[in-house]
Amino acid sequence: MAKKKNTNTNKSLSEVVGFKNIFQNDFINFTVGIILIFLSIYIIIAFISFFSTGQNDQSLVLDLRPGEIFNSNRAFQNSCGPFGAFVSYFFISRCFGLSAFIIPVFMGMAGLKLVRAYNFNLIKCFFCLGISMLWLSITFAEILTPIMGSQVFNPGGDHGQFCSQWIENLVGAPGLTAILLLTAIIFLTYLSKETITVVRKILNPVNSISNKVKFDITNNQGKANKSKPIETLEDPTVFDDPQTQRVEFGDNGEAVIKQEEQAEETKIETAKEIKQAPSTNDLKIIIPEKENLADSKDVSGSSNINTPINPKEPWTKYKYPTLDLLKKYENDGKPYIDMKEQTANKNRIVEVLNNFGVQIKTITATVGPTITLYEITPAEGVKISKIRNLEDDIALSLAALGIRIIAPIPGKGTVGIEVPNAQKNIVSMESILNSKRFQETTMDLPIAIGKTITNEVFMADLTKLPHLLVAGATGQGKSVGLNAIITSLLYKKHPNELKFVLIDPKKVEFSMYMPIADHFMAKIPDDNEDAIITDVTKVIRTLNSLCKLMDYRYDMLKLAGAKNIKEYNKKYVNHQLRLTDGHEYMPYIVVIIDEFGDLIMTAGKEIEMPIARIAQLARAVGIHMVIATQRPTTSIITGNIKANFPGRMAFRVSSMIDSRTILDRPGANQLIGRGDLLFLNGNEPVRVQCAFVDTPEIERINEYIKQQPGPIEPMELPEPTTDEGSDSGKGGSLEMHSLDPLFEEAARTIVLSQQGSTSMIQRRFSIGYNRAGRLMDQMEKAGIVGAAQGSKPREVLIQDENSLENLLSALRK
Ligand SMILES: Nc1ncnc2c1ncn2[C@@H]1O[C@H](COP(=O)(O)OP(=O)(O)OP(=O)(O)O)[C@@H](O)[C@H]1O
Repeated sequence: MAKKKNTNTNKSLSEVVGFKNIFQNDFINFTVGIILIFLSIYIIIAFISFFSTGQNDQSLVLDLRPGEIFNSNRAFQNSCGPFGAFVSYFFISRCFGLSAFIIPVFMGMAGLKLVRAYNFNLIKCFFCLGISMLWLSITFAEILTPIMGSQVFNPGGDHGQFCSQWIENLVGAPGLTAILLLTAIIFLTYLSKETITVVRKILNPVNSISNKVKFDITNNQGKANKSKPIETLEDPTVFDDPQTQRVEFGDNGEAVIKQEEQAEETKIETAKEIKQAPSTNDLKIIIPEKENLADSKDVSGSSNINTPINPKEPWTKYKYPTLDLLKKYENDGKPYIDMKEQTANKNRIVEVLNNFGVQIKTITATVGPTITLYEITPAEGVKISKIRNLEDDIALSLAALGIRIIAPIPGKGTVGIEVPNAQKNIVSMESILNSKRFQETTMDLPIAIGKTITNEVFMADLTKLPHLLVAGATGQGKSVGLNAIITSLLYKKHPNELKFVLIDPKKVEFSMYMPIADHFMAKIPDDNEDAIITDVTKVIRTLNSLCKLMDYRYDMLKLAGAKNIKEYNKKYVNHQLRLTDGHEYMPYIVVIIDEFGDLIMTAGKEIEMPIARIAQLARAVGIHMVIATQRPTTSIITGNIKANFPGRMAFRVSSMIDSRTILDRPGANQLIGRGDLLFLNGNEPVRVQCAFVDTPEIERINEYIKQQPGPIEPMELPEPTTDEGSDSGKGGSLEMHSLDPLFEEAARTIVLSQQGSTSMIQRRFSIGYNRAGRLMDQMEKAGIVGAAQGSKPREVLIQDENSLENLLSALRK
């Protein structure tokens, strides 16, 4: 009971009366709304009718006799009868003149809101329309009175007439006009910031602010309701979204942080520094679209191919490395926006440009993980080369390393100034591999490199490049870059689809990949040493072997009638190739050479020639090269090499000459190091922050792969052709201890089946083509089979098992 009493006493008076809930009732809302709409139409008709009937009705309105209100003899001429005549007379004649039309308009709006046809902000409308009505009433009284002198009412009504006369008496006609204009401008500015631009344009039609600025400001206004205030800018602002940010500086110094292509905008309250910014140049900071994360552990995105031959056989249970093997960083991909820094940089840029007579229209800042790109639209008539020449002056004023000017930005009518951020972010490998772009890529050999200034994942297809040259002074991130390339391939490729040839003269860079040698590496035969090549002579042999493999693959492509490895493999998996012809699935081969400079210094032409040959021809047969050097001099990156390596990845180099050698232009000398790179594949280099992958992460990935089912030895490359003679070794002596351990069994198989087919040996013993080919050569030497006859099986020279056993025992002696 007591409780009940309590709730009763808590009710407000309006609630008790039922007032509060009255407008929550749909029926009442609708009814009142409809009434207001009809009433407003009725009043508008009455007002219009008043213009022609007001004079006649006036005497009746002013001197109404009893009974006349009922209008039985139709004395009132207003279309809306005596009520219309009275309302019109009151509002038009006695109050606001022509501007009284605003009253039924507002009633109509209120009605539309109540019936929920439109959602007006009635309070705002009330004030705006009210002020407009008062202002118009005075203005009409002042301006229209001489024109509409014949009317019975003053165009501004009694209110307008009284106010205009009162003000005019005080300040005179010019004063009244000035007051009216001033109040109009202030009011319109309150309504729309565009007014400022329009006023500026009127005051200075030649050098006014561009339409672009106007558009941006209007947009902000339009979306202002949705904006969410952030309290302070005293400290650097860190945004939770892992993406770059875009902030616009309005003319009033107001900064709006935007996320591109997202409805929501975040509005930052005015900061002192921003207020002091030159009002003629607005700075917008851009938040590009959020990189879509795929959020799945498995990156390969591939399931078993639904074709008659599964290229992943027999390792169909092989599992691709998962993302949890990679490290996540606390501020991974979240750009810091320090508004003080941004505004200060913007002001300095604008100041330097202004000092040198360069006028700009707009300035936009795109904040990336390590670099901010200030995009400038120069005013008409400004020479782009003038801005380009100010590079040093801008760098000086910003007192920062790594400033780069892109004038103009290709495809845009703007000039870009790249300025390093005070606080730099690490771009983790995890954030790249976890992106949809990477996971859903259809590239054949996707190499994830890092993130661009606009925070987009930057990837390239190694098969399209088709070879990559990496350069950078020591400690600038080359090795990390190579590891990022290898890691991204390991996350996408099955051991049957990809083999690496890793060449590491420093001996320490690639040693951590030893655990995956069986799964993912290729090496020359009869070599018990590591699959990772560290010795110069072995490098030469391996490169020659690759040349031989390339020739062999071309033969197989020709035989298969395929133009490239992709077509060939497609035919293979679709059973369009005869296995007896020696066809087998071709994995891509990626040759990665670290410290290429060292190799050229020691072996010169011996290295350069096979590299140039592979670079020229190997694309179609799936052999791709990535070579890295600390010293990008012309003696190392010769014209021959350069011409065949269109893909370039330049980390910071020490001089402009080095930059020209690697990129054919300056730029790499202005990078800031720690993975900051320029990637060139075509016309203009793209600035990218390289993904960071650390040694422990790579070790975890390698251990994971090692545990997976896969090949038990590295893929064998063909025995390289040496000066001493060909690998077939025809005519040489044949000793049992130098024969392949499978020799005897293979010989029996051949004799029993009477088929001298290499591919049969391959299939029967699950060995690679090279080993099977070597076995056949040995059998040829032993006189078991005849000479090779192109793609046809060899002739079997031993007819029965007994003869074979005799021959084998003779060999054993
Ligand atoms: N993408 C990156 N993000 C953050 N830091 C990086 C990045 N790349 C490199 N670094 C930092 O720079 C250091 C040197 O990198 P790295 O070993 O790759 O240089 P390098 O160019 O290979 O040098 P060297 O030629 O002497 O081997 C790394 O230990 C790391 O601290």
